[in-house]
Amino acid sequence: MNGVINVSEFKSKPDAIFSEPLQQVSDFVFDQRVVEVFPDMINRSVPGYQSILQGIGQLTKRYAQANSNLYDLGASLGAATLAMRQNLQGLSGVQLIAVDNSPAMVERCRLHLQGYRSDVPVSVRCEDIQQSALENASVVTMNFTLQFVPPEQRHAVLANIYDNLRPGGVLLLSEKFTSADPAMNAMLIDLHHEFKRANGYSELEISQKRAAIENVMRIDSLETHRQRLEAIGFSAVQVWFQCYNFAAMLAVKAS
Ligand SMILES: Nc1ncnc2c1ncn2[C@@H]1O[C@H](C[S@+](CC[C@H]([NH3+])C(=O)[O-])CC(=O)[O-])[C@@H](O)[C@H]1O
Ligand SMILES: O=C(O)C(=O)Cc1ccccc1
Repeated sequence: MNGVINVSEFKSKPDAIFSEPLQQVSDFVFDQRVVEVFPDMINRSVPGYQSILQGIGQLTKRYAQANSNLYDLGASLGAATLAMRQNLQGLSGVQLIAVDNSPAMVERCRLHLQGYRSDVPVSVRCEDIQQSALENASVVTMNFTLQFVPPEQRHAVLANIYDNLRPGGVLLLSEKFTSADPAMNAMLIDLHHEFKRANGYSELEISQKRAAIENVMRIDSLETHRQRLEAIGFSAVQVWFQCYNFAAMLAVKAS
């Protein structure tokens, strides 16, 4: 397999954003301060992040079609874009489009992408994925992005993806999720917090981060994801990775 870009290769300051007590914790935003620490933050916060990037690369290789577009929606610094791009060598007429609505992320994403050589053209668009015009797509990746879209808008975002996928195309969707069983849900959250503590986050950092994301990151259950994807028309929905309350799914459009 191709060497996968390890996002920890990206330059990053250590994440200390929530390390000091805050009078009031404001809603989490993807601003310049977050950009500077983002690779460290996501590696220490999302269990299996590197494995998921590797899987996105593998699945891109399987589902990418010649003469099609591939999208990375909510690309942040372009880690998944790079994982996809590395697996497109030799496929003719493909184009990658990375989308993010944070100007600070987009600026740093462009810098990162310039740092790696490839024949596959990539463009980075600063826009809201709720407004993105997609066309002729074979692979669409949303690696921990849909969870930041207001719940009532999620169906429309996914239907727009489905409508612009070619037959046989795929959506790669990774999300933090809730479990329907309250005791199991609490346990998965607890295991995730243990993971964060093991990665050096303090109780204060964990609780302040939790407060910061609670209004902006409203998470669905895996059942909700599956039902919505099937209602939209996807013919197969499969979880291919799970660690605690984090999962990666693929949803295929029938060929
Ligand atoms: N409506 C929106 N439109 C466009 N972008 C958005 C929107 N809402 C949020 N974002 C963007 O989605 C990204 C989510 S991070 C993705 C990680 C990346 N995929 C990775 O593989 O490293 C996940 C996380 O931080 O947990 C941020 O860059 C937001 O600016
Ligand atoms: O940090 C957390 O608890 C998360 O759920 C993941 C995350 C990672 C980066 C930004 C926002 C949320």
